Amino acid sequence: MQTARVGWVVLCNAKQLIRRQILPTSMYFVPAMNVHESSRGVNAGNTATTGTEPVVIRIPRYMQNRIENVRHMKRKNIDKVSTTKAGRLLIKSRNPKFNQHVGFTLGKFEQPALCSKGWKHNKSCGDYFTINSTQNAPPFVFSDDDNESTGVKKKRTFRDLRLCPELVETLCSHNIIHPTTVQMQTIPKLLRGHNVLCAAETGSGKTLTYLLPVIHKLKEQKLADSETKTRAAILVPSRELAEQVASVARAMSQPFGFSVKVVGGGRGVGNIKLVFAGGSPDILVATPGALVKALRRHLLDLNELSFMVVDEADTMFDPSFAGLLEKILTQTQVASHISDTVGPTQKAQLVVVGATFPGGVGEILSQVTDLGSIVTVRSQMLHYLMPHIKQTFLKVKGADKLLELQQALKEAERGQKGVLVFCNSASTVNWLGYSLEEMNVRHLRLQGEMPAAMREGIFRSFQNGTADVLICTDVGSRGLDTQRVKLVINYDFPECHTDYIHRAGRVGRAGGAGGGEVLSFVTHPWDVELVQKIETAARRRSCLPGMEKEIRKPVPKTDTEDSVLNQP
Ligand SMILES: Nc1ncnc2c1ncn2[C@@H]1O[C@H](COP(=O)(O)OP(=O)(O)OP(=O)(O)O)[C@@H](O)[C@H]1O
Repeated sequence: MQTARVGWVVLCNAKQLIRRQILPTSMYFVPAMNVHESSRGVNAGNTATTGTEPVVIRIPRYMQNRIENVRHMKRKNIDKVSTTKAGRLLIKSRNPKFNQHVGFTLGKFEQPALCSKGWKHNKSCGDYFTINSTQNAPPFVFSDDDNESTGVKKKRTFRDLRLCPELVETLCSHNIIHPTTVQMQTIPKLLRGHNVLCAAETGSGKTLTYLLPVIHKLKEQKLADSETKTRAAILVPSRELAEQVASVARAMSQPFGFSVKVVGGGRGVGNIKLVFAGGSPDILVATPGALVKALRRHLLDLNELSFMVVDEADTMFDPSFAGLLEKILTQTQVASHISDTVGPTQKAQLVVVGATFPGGVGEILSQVTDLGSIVTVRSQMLHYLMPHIKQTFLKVKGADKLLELQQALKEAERGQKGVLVFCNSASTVNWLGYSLEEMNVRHLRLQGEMPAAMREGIFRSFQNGTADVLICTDVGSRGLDTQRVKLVINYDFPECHTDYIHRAGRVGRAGGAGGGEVLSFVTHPWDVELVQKIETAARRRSCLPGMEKEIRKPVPKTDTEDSVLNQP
């Protein structure tokens, strides 16, 4: 410790002397020695100033090299070199001067030097950088360290959450023993009867977070009242996700024999009627369009619900779905207090779940319940880049993307990984599909413009391993559980942060075998702007900018005629 401090003093002195041009370089470059020798050198130097002998300051070799590096790089400011420390790299770039060490912390007001700074220029094509994974396990898995920090001795289990024993056993049979952090925080609140807005990282187990309390409470209600009616409605944005949530609900509610049904759009009203023909299911998983059709035909009464769940909130509150969602929620009797969720005049508990939140959530929710009644659960790493996922950004010409993709797929094939390739439009998915066909790459395609009958079962086939490559639009980025995917390729760079977070979240999910990789092709100037924001967030270790973490209260209507008229 002592010697290190002395070494630092020596370096500072040397820097000052160099700056003031008092010390010629030949005098401070002394042959190799260790730090102890250097401290002796300082003393020698101090005593020497009294005589006529030249001042000699001895400096260890690693410090000499560092100063020499600085001179070579022709940096104006010697203090900027701190990122060149040895050790593991957080950011590795083609040009080593942009590498950033894991232990390096950027000052609050310091601007990071970005590798992607010049990427709007054509000459930057071929440049790349990687944000390395810095941990093996996802941050949302409840670790022993977390237990220590909260003073709890042993790792928690689902039994500790006071879920009924049948549910705990079913979870155990699926090898799900310990709750994730979001499950730990949210399940008790839902069991108590709160309306909850839950915002947590992609892949952190949000589906079980709401399904377990729903099933637990339905079991209790069915014991008290055996009438057959739909008690829980779960809204999701796509048919694939509806099927996925329904299959988890069926598996979890198997000991209680609950019926779980799906209504999805695109199959005609006849199909929706058929779902309700055999009686109301206990749990209904629906897409908003199909549910509105069912409501118009009085196939379902939302007033009877005990639970209304809105999953993938950022898509559901997006303008494309918001109108439908508003219609559904205004027909639901949502509880405004815990006491409303029990008794003969029971109202529905509202659960809103998502990995990202759009601004409009508050506006819609304020129409159906008191915003103050909603408890918000927000995970610590929300909107951060996931530290267990390796993320590479490659600046590439549009014309070269196909070749780069082919190369990446070849490498993935060797590792027998599932690969998701994201495009921004249905036409690119089709075009890319034909191109890969010509290259004899076995793949599946999924995009929103496909007829429902054609779309049916594609994701299931991918999950079953029919092909290792799935080319898709953002239909595939929301909520789909892709345990077998180890590589996500952004063939087209996503148009916003939210899409980037959801796409990257298809790898490194809870219950999976560790991390995964994301490879993004960066082509357009607008892609570069988003990459620069991502790179800055990675270098600062901060969350991505401009994403909602709270429900924004609706802006009160001010200066209305009423308020003017009501003035004394
Ligand atoms: N406590 C747990 N322990 C182990 N695995 C779990 C646990 N909870 C959930 N999982 C598994 O984690 C995976 C991801 O869960 P889920 O799809 O619910 O994540 P999510 O948070 O809804 O993701 P997204 O944001 O993409 O919708 C699933 O395969 C699920 O079975």
